[in-house]
Amino acid sequence: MTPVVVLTIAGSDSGAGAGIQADLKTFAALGTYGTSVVTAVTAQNTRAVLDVHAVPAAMVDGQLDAVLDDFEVAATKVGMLGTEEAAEAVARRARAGRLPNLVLDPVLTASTGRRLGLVAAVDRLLPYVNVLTPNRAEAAALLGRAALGPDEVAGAAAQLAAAGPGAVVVTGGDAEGGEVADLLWTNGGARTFAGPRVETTNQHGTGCTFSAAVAARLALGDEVGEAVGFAKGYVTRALAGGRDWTVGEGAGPLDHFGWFA
Ligand SMILES: Nc1ncnc2c1ncn2[C@@H]1O[C@H](COP(=O)(O)OP(=O)(O)O)[C@@H](O)[C@H]1O
Ligand SMILES: Cc1ncc(COP(=O)(O)O)c(N)n1
Repeated sequence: MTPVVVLTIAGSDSGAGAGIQADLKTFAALGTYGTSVVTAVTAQNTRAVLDVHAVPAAMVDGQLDAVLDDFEVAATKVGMLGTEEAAEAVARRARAGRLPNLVLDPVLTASTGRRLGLVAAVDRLLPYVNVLTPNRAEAAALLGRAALGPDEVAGAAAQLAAAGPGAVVVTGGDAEGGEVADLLWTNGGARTFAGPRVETTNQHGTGCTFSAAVAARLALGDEVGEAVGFAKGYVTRALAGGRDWTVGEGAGPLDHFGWFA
């Protein structure tokens, strides 16, 4: 059977824990065919982002043409957008209806600290997004706020949804406690997807993996709530599988293929 085609538009992580590499692993693990448009190249490992090179907008444009002219893309995940011009190249295709099931993970800062993306670039795409997947810090930044308290998350999600996305998932990886809960806001209201916290330092690329899994499941025909529930379970399993790995000396990658879970 021919697999459905999914697209990631994101940055390359040379350490392969996050970005394009995490997305392609997730797409493959979930039985979809992944294509990719690279918006930036990062020199990165499990310890740090050492350097960032934004791919020129004309080349982002060229990659989008190459993929969209040849493949029937069923869903797209957008991660790191290094420049506003790259965001505009993506927005142009979205406006033309070429990017159905658009999932946007607003990557702003790497968990190891370096700034990777811009609020202004994310803002350009918001009107075309079907599912927005910020963590709490990203949701706050998109709203121009310093931070969000636990009881401000639903209101923030609703406010972000008003800027365009039909659905907003505020992920809770940075919250305290034995459970990690993600809040999904749609016009049907709020739903919480909670799971056990996996105690590990190997959590590089959880947000990328989550949003890529949502896109893959939408491509396979899931409704948004089903896709989010699946993605949540997939990330928990992938974290559990890689819990004790020593791949690199810092925050290591997830077990995307379930080899060790
Ligand atoms: N330690 C953990 N245990 C279980 N699930 C986690 C853990 N950390 C993050 N997750 C899950 O990973 C996904 C991505 O969340 P998060 O880490 O907040 O994203 P980001 O990488 O953008 O900060 C969410 O589904 C969240 O619930
Ligand atoms: C190219 C790229 N894209 C996204 C992330 C965010 O991932 P994380 O939050 O795990 O640092 C990253 N570090 N690098």
